Amino acid sequence: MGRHRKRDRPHKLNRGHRQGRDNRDGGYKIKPLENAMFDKYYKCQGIVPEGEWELFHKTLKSSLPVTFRITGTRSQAQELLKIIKGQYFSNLVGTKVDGKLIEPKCLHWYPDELAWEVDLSRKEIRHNDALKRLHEFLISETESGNISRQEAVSMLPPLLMDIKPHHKILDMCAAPGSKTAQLIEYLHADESVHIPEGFVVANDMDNKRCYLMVHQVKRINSPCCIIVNHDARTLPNLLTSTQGNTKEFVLYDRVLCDVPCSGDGTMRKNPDIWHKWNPHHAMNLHKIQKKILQRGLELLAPGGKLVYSTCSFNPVENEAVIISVLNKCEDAVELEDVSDKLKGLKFQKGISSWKVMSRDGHCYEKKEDAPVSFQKQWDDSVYSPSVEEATKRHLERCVRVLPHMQNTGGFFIALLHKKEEVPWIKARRAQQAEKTKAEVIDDQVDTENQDAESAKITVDTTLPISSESEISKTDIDNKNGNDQANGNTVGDSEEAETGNKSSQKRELESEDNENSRDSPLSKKQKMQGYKEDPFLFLRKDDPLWPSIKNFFKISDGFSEEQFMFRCEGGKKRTLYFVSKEIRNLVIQNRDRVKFVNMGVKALGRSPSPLVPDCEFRIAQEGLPALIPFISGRKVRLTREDIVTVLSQENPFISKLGDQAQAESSKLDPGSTIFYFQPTPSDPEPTCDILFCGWRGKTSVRSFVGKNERSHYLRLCGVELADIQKKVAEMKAARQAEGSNENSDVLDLDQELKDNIKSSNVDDIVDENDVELKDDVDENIDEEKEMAKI
Ligand SMILES: C[S@@+](CC[C@H](N)C(=O)[O-])C[C@H]1O[C@@H](n2cnc3c(N)ncnc32)[C@H](O)[C@@H]1O
Repeated sequence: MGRHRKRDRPHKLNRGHRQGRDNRDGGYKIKPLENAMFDKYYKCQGIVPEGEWELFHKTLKSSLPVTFRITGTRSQAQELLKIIKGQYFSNLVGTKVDGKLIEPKCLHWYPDELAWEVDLSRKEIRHNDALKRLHEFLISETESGNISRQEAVSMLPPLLMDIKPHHKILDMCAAPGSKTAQLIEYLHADESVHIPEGFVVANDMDNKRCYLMVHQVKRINSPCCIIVNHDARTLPNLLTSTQGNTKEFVLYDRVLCDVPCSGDGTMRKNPDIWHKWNPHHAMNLHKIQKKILQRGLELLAPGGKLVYSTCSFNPVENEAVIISVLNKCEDAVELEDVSDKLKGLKFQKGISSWKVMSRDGHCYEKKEDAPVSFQKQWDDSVYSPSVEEATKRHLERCVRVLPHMQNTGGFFIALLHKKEEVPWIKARRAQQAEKTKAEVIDDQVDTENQDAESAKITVDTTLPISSESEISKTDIDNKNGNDQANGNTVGDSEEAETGNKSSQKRELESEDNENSRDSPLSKKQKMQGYKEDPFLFLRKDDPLWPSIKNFFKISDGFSEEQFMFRCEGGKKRTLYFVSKEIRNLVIQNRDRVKFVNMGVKALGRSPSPLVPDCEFRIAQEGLPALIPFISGRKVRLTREDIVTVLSQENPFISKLGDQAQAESSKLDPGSTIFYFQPTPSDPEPTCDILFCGWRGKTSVRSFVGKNERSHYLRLCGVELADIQKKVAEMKAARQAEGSNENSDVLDLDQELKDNIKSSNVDDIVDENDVELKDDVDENIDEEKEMAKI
């Protein structure tokens, strides 16, 4: 049978359609957005205020507006905001599509005017040039990591967490990672702290979704984040070693439990939920949600804060979970009032009384009212608490955002403060202390003649151990032994377990004679599902390092041991950079934790005959982290130089300003760092710009991706799309005239400079110059390159 032609295919719904799909009969049928059970359930809960049901219901059936946050460093974010307002939003003032006013709105509850909403649909984008331009801008800036397109309500949890650069943060159910990205951004928000000592551990149980998160997190280029793959209910305690080489379990300052839920608050973007929703889902989710929250509280440090959130309206998934776990915590944990942290946000306070509903639509207020079969099936904690309990635990401090309040999705948030250790951990700790006391007495007898060194390693028995993921003292002692063997391998393999090494690893050893001892892993320690090549850390005496260190003049204070690499064909092709704390975590936990990803690409091997001394070039992703340690290979550019370098492929060094020419001429060919800092005589943009590139014999070039290049040019007041359009026009005109291309390039270049001086955006360069190769093999015969120009 031939393939369906496009017009024969069933009608495909796009996001803008407000109807569900049903293909049970072979073709798609449009199903109305209705669910009588949903209506019945929520009408009787008292969640939607009197007289607002119709509006609530109507809003749930409409599509969501586009919302986004401006990210990046504070100064760059402010500069981008200026551009968005000045060049994109101002063009939209008074724009109407199909009679609807398209007006960007600032989300007032988000700080510094950095979050916005635009009511855009595909149709509207297609029919309006200003909207199309805005849409393209949003895509480009999202790709380069300077804008995060994120649902408005999804921005709330990290906002409540008051993140500081030293915080250890755990995101328990993190994929696809929009909140993780926000948490990492906040960790790096203080520009005066170069590499935060805090970190983010982002976990998700779904391995495939972990990889979605890798993409999200990569855009932020943080060396302070690891992605792990576990069931949050039994998330392992992570070990860390202190300066005295004592092993401790990590307790987090901040925990985010954005738990799996029925998602009925997301019906606006997931219309299928209209047809799938039934009250029974919440009953099963309730059990999982309680366990995740409980584990989150175990892993939270006393004094720390935890946000519990769902995109569901359902009290069974929200207040019922909170009060049940709070009751279990006795007075160790309390709900915090967040109203002063969300000024400008409209929301409903948490409720203290609700009904539960069976699949057939019967409602029950108390356990005793429900049939015995349900009593057995449902946790007792799904029912409303007593008035006294609800008052004592301040359930009204929970926050529920309804879609019609400010044109968003639905959401629930609770901020919990852990005042002291939770009672069941206290009890376990007391038990363990007793046990350890007895063991110590036994050990003293057994180990009198042992090396005093081993006595240095202690176990802090004051720390919580989950019943499900309990680690014994013996495990930790074995771990200490493994570390001393110092395989420094992340991940695992059958070979590592049996002591046989893969051929790749053997090659690796023969190449640099290092990382030769993989950690011996027991069957128990083997991490199922870990398919990646292991990451390895560079060693202190790695023969690669002196050439890199000397070439870039990297300070002695920098530790090469913070670089990771993978066994790519037995060669170290790419070095990834991680913070000291992440390295520590990876090394201490490599046998017990499924690590999915960590580190930013910092150096790539790319040998060139022009650069005999160093085979590596610096990568854009890792540059912000490494720059304070580097004193060589830097060229300071003016704004005008930036435009020249980013809009032309290989401009001659002679095209740069005097200072850049002088600094470039002092350098031999090779990987180079270009930077801009505003000065009184060159004040715009008002933020620093930093990118990597290449200094050739007589020319320079940038090595940044297309979207990032657009971003930096934009900060300099130049739109790449405008340049490209102009170039296309010029080229067409030149072809029509049959003129000499080479001589034109020089004239065009002068024109470009003149245009920049007069702040005219209509800059012109040759199209060949505009095309950048992102990942050029630097075996460039430069003379050939120059001949092209
Ligand atoms: C609401 S989504 C999280 C959204 C995410 N926080 C964000 O902002 O992009 C819930 C996530 O929990 C994950 N999940 C479900 N059960 C889990 C469990 N037991 N442990 C850890 N993650 C789980 C799902 O794979 C899903 O990615």
